Amino acid sequence: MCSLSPRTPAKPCSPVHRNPRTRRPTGATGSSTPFERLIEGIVSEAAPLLDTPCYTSQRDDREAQDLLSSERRGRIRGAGKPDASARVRWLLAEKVSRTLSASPEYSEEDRVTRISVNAGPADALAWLRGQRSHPRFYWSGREGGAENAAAGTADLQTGDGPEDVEVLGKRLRAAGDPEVRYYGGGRFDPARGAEEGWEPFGAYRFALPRFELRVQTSGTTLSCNLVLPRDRERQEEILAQIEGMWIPSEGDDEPLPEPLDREDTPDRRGWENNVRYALSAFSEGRLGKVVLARRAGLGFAEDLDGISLLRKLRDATPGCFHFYVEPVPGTAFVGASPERLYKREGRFLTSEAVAGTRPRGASSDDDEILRDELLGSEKDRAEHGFVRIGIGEALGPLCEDLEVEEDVSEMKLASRRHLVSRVRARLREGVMDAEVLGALHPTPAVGGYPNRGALEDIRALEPFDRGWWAGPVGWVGSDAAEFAVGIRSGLVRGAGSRCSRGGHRRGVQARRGMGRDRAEDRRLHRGVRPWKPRALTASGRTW
Ligand SMILES: C=C(O[C@H]1C=CC=C(C(=O)O)[C@@H]1O)C(=O)O
Repeated sequence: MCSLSPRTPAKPCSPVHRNPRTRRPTGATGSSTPFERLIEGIVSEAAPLLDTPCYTSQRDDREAQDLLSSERRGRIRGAGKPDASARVRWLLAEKVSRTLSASPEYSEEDRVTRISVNAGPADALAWLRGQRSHPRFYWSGREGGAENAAAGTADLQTGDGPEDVEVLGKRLRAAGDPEVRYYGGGRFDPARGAEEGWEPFGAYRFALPRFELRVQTSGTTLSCNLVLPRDRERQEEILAQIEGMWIPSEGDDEPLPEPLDREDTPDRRGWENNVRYALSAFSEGRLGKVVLARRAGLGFAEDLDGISLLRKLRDATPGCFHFYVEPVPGTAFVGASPERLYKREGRFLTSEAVAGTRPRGASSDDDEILRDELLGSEKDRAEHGFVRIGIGEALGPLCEDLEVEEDVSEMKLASRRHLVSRVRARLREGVMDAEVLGALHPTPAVGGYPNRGALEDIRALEPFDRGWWAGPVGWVGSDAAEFAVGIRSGLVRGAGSRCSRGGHRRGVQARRGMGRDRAEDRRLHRGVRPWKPRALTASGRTW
């Protein structure tokens, strides 16, 4: 495969394989100028030597499109008539083929190169649905910034803990392109064995996607990440993927199946036993806070499509991080989290303590009452206080100056509200994302305080694997990174005919030495406490 441009002397491309069905070039229609005759000559001369179509410069994408071998055209949706994104594909293919052809055959170190083209109007989730290579990943920030849809693997970094993210730092710095990102995350508890369903996610897993669609108000770009010279040998495969790529300008809002039934783990009795155990840990002074979780399962009559679920979740939860991680077909971790674990821009870090919850009110008066109730709640402020302390202790050693807001404010979401305190810091020279992840996660917002004791109790009390629920999920670049806490989320295993859903978490906290919230205990014991599904775990019935 090679790329030709009017300025490049024609050189026969080395045939990759004899392809009898390559269409012969259609002569340039009525080319009259010497320049066009030159181009026509190049295209017609080179094409018969080629087993696969040649990519020409953008001046000639019409001829290039005609060179598209028939069997490939069939793979482009709307076969037989190049869709509106044909030019985008050809421009990307032309750049990629030129880069691959120009890459040296050998190099001491593999180097990441990102190639991007403007993609015109595109629907990120519909594009993602059309991708056949995995993992498939989606990420959008909380402030309604760019939507990032990513598919395929240019490079994969897995590991048993956040320290394995370290390798990415070196690779990203060598790439020298701030737009290059590895997407991924990790388990809530890497030390706990993964239960079926969570195995494909691994403990920590970050992928440099082969293809990325980044949709933002300033425009949409379609990118292809290459690892050179390693990807030279994948030229045919990569270009075929580009040629078969569909870039839809709008998405469909498919209805979701209604859940048929629900199964909770632990059941109510098991939950209340766990709460009693936690309350005794508070009384003994062993713990200040522990966030206990419960998994609920939903049965559906048909597969639950994770991308359709994400689209609805995203539209219903403004002000949240939205993510989708599908390492293998049919198994996806989907969520809408309000909580930032951290964002890094250069050495500047922002994080936040989020804890304490109340619903939104049905009327503006009710809403005001609930807001005041939350802001005035001693219990919620104490619970929130442990998160502030935990984050401060975790970041202190890594930062030159660390500022944790003294006061709390309201984080108002579509269906609930939380107490939040913002954290700002400047990382010490040389502190990498791996250290920040290792220090911050899990915060007491999803684990407890002290951290180690809370984790031990969670391992002992919870009869299920949290997997990536409440783990870090996000992306790492050379100059920046951002991770959400993977709550308000679920594991969708659409492969089976039934899915289960779940994920209750009830932060149970009594202020050590400050007495317990008697009403809270009574409500718990009377079992009247509303079960607020805060996360969604959907998986095959096999659980
Ligand atoms: C762990 C969860 O919420 C966290 C985030 C906001 C408020 C929280 C709370 O009220 O305890 C938790 O810290 C969850 O909803 O599953």
